[in-house]
Amino acid sequence: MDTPPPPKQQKQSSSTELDFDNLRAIKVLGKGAMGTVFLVHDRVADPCARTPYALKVVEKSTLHMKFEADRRARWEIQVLTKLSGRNSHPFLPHLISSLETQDFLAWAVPFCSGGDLNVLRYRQHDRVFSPAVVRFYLAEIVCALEHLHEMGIVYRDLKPENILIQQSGHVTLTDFDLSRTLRKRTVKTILSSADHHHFDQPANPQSLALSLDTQKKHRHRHPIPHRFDRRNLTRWLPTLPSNDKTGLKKTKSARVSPRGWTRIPVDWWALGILTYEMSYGTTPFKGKNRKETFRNILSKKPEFVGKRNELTDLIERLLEKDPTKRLGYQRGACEIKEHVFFKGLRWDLLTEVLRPPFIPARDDTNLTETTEGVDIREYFQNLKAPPSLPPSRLPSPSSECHRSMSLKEF
Ligand SMILES: Nc1ncnc2c1ncn2[C@@H]1O[C@H](COP(=O)(O)OP(=O)(O)OP(=O)(O)O)[C@@H](O)[C@H]1O
Repeated sequence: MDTPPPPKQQKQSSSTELDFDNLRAIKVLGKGAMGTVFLVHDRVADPCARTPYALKVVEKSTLHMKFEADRRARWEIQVLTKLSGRNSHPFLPHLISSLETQDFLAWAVPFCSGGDLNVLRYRQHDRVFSPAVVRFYLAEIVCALEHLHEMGIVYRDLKPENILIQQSGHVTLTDFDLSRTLRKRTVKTILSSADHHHFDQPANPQSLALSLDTQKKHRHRHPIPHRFDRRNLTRWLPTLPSNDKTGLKKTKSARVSPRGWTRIPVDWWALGILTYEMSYGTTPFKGKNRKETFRNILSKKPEFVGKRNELTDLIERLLEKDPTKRLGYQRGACEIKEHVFFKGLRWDLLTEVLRPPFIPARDDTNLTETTEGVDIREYFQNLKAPPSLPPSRLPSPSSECHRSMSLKEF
């Protein structure tokens, strides 16, 4: 199994030490199933909040599925640690610091002031991005996924809500609690552009649909159908043990991939769904209910409005049902980078693009001490007492983003 044992240390050794008592939360940035993310600064080290950061806080005592959430939180810290230092990447977060108190697990990552790609898409005319904008974001996401895969991590949670926009306008992927590691030999195999047959299997197979080798491995434990077809899928789903459902709970059914939930091609499938959503404003396989959605995932081809072009071809090749035929299966990200949709793109200059499609407006006024802050401990106490909850301060999708189309640089 690839999920590591939880780190034992109370504090991550890092140049930025977090001290819960010194932290001032400026506002709540978002709330997920696992924790709440605050925009914070250190009153002592950074009294003027010049370099605030995002602090994800998980309360230890009130977790449902306590063990599972705790394990996922520690795993996320571990992934972020892995993505720090010399393994950092411009389109991925790194761990600034983490801490554990009796009541909380918390970790700090760089603040992304531009909100997420979903919020940004909703601000667009017709709720879709132009192909040029899709191309820019996809290129950065492909680079981020490529780096994760090279680090031996399969992301498994690619969706617009998990793609944040940095102040510079470049992207950052967030939320690594569903990710998994691959065996070393698999990583080597990827790097040497050979096939992807030997992926690590998780102890709790979170696959919606397990590939044949996984099925063999677990057949004695779960009544997994030998042949994977539509009937088998629907019959098998309710038999998942409760602790195997974490991935499914978090992943909307319309995003689930046909096979190999723990393997790299699942990220390329998710990239196909994301590309479709960014380009058409809707999700390709959504049915009237879960069953129909799963049926669509397994058998329906994505439909396109308008003429076929390089973009629709890319989507079709990423949404190939058979992972072994899917773009990216043979040679990883290189295959996607070589697709005609990206023709002429200067991959080496992506980070140099000074004016990405949308650059968040600076909103410094919110960061001063005069702004009423959020007391983190009080915030969690209020959550336990629903009748006296203060008015919601849930994240304002980021401040105005002004459009400055200049993708000529790459
Ligand atoms: N670095 C960041 N900068 C700005 N906002 C952030 C940052 N990280 C997270 N957020 C905000 O907080 C929200 C929740 O974060 P995240 O998805 O990491 O939490 P989660 O508990 O793992 O959520 P999920 O339910 O998806 O598992 C995000 O959707 C985003 O709006």
